[in-house]
Order: sequence, then C-alpha cells, then structure tokens
Amino acid sequence: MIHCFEALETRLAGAACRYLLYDVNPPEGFNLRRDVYIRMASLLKTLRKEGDWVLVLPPWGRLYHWQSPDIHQVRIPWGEFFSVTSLQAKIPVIEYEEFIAESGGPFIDQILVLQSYAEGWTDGKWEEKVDERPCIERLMYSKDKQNYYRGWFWGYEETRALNVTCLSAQGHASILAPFLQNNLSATSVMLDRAETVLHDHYAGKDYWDTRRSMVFAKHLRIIGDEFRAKYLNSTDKQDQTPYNEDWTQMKNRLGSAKGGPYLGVHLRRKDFIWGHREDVPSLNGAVKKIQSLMKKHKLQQVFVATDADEEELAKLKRMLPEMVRYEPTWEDLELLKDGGVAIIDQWICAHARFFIGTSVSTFSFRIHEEREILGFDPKTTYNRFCGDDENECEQPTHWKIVY
Ligand SMILES: C[C@@H]1O[C@H](OP(=O)(O)OP(=O)(O)OC[C@H]2O[C@@H](n3cnc4c(=O)[nH]c(N)nc43)[C@H](O)[C@@H]2O)[C@@H](O)[C@H](O)[C@@H]1O
Repeated sequence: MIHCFEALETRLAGAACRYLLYDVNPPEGFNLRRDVYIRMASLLKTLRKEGDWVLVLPPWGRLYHWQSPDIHQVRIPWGEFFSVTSLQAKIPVIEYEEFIAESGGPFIDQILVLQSYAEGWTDGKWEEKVDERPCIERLMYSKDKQNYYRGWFWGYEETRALNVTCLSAQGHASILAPFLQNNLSATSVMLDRAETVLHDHYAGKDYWDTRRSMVFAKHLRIIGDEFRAKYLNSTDKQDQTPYNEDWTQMKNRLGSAKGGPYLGVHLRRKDFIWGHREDVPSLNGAVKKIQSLMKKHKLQQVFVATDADEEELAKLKRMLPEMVRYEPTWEDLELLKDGGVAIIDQWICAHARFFIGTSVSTFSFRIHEEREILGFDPKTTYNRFCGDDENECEQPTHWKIVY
C-alpha cells in the first residue's frame, strides 16, 4: 500500500500526512502489545475517513521479559518480527526510522497520555467518553533546557516532544478519533498508554483482518518449519496446514488442519507462578496432564514452549525426558532476539495436532489465534492447564475467525 508521502496525487494536492504514534505501559509484555496494535489499527482506519493518517510502528525493546544477557534489544524495528508488507496490506504503517526521515526530524508534535477518569465510573454507569484532564499520575516525560520534552521514546535519545498533555478516555479505540481530528492541528500525535482504550469490535471481521495481517517475518517461519521437519516429523503437506504468503488469499476451513504428530504445550512460569497461583499448575501437575494428553491423543512427542528458569527446566527434563524444545545457540539468540525465539516457539505450538496453554497468558492466546487462522478444530486449540487444586477449570473461549 502506498502511504501519503509516496503518493504523487497526494503531493500534487498538497495534502499533508498525519502520523499516529503510540506506546504501551512499560511492564506490559510482547503479546499484549500485539493486541494493542490491533486497537490502534482500527483507530487509524477511523481516522483515515477524514485525513491521510499513517500509523508509526513503535520499535520493540526494553521489555521486562526479554532478559537474555549481553544482547542488544532496543530500537528493534517491526520488520525483524513481522512482515511489514503484510501489515501494509491492511493499513498504512511505517517504521519509526522512516517517520524520522519523512517528518524531517526526531520531534513529535503532541503526546497525549491516556488515563482513566479520576472519579471512576459515574453512578456505576459505563459510558464512553473522552476529555482533556489534568494528569493523574506523574508524567514519564521531563523538560530539557530548551523546554522540549524528553522521554523513553524506544531508546531514541535524540527524540523530543513539543507538548505533552493528558486525556481521560473510557471506551473503544475509535472514540479518540473526533478529538484527534477536531481539537489538534499537530502533524504527529503520540498516544501513550494506548492500552487504555478497548477494541472497536473484539473478534469481529476487522479485528481478524488486522490479526491475519500480522504475519510473522519469513526467516522466523522458515526456522520454525525446519525445526518441525527435523525434530517433529511435521510438514505443511502432511499436516494439512497450507500457508499462503499473502494473508488476504488465505482461508483454511476450520477443522481442515490436521497438525504435526506432537502435542504442543505452552507452559508459562516465572511471574505467573506467584501471580496466578490458583490456575497455574506445579511442574508435577503439568507433567501429569501432558502425559495423559499424549496417551489420549496417541502422540509420541511433545514440544514444550516455556519461560521456565534453569532450575525448573532441569526438573522438567528429568520428569519428561521425551520433551522437545527449541533451544537457540547464543549466536541464534543474538540474531533472533528473545522476541524472535518467542515467535518460533509460538509457530511450532501453532502447528501441533493438539495444543494446551496457560490460563490468561496472552502468549497462549496468540497461539490460539494462529491455529484458528491455520484451520484447526477448536477442540484441539482452546485448552489450558488447570491449577493443582482445581479438579476441572473453565477452558479458554473460542473466538471464531471471521472473513
Ligand atoms: C499479566 C500479564 O502477563 C503477561 O504475560 P503473558 O500474557 O504470558 O505474555 P507476554 O506478554 O508475551 O509476556 C511473556 C513473555 O515471556 C516470555 N515467554 C513466555 N513464555 C514463553 C515461551 O514459551 N517461550 C519463549 N521463548 N518465551 C516465553 C516472552 O518473552 C513473552 O513475551 C506479562 O507480559 C504482563 O507483564 C503481565 O504480567
């Protein structure tokens, strides 16, 4: 897709490009950030009804969970993890460095820090609204000697903002559109704490179109596919998981995918062990469940994606010696980064005959979606471990794909 600066017609008409930038609360992880992208994409679509807006992709980096030492993990462009041309087939997006080049400098005109309403819901009634309000929390921006605002800006130290204000917002992403269109003349506007606004229509057609456009970068898919073939006897042909580079042409019938002859497991540990004590199993509990699923589905192999620490991993290996994992060398990790390794893990889990994930983990949710796109029977996808003290537990919701 051509964005405004490339379109000759636009330049002749003299129409100015407007840039929408965004960022997310620092502690949030990779997979919630992927969800916020979908919310921003629907806002951009609404904005484009009345102006030539482009979405600037916030570089990846400094995420709490990306702790591999000695690896440079800031200012990572989206192209390292996703196919940017695929994103562009849905909405006009550019990388941050393109924004700097096109907009003529590292300045952002206006930052709007999104926040909720200090008074909460009025009379306990939910209503959608947006208002400029004093900032509730201390700002993560400070003025420099020239009176410009410094901030994190994804590790781009030369970036400054000209103005920072707060906006109380309650509702879906597109409720911001009239404010951006009518109250601001700024060319570049950044929404900070963009996770504050909700999806326009969760799991509707537009949601799924944007989600489908978030195609993983080709090199990561290739590494995942080679691993499947080499260690898990899994190929798209055998497994009936055909993939089309062009997501707009891909429509696998639900239930048509067979999947590779292995159980796929996402076992979230680290902060989830204490943060979700009731619904995350002990290692013993997880291994018991894995073994019973392998027996039930007559699978000899199990692929485990996990963020378990060394100690837990050693235990897991002892309890489940047949476990297969994707273990990058240091050189691989330096190249792929923690985000790339996470995607490869997700890709391999997405191709398993049967999948079980971890309760409320967005890492598992993104695997569900990938399997939905590949055409798996929902029964093989929407499964999660129960906590040790739960006999039965509520299983994840099936969000049916819409074309
Ligand atoms: C409640 C929220 O939960 C959120 O976690 P949750 O949704 O699981 O999922 P994410 O937001 O992706 O955060 C988990 C991060 O941990 C790593 N990780 C987790 N599981 C795996 C795995 O199986 N393989 C690999 N390679 N990496 C894994 C990876 O970097 C991933 O992005 C938190 O990010 C938020 O901060 C918050 O705590």
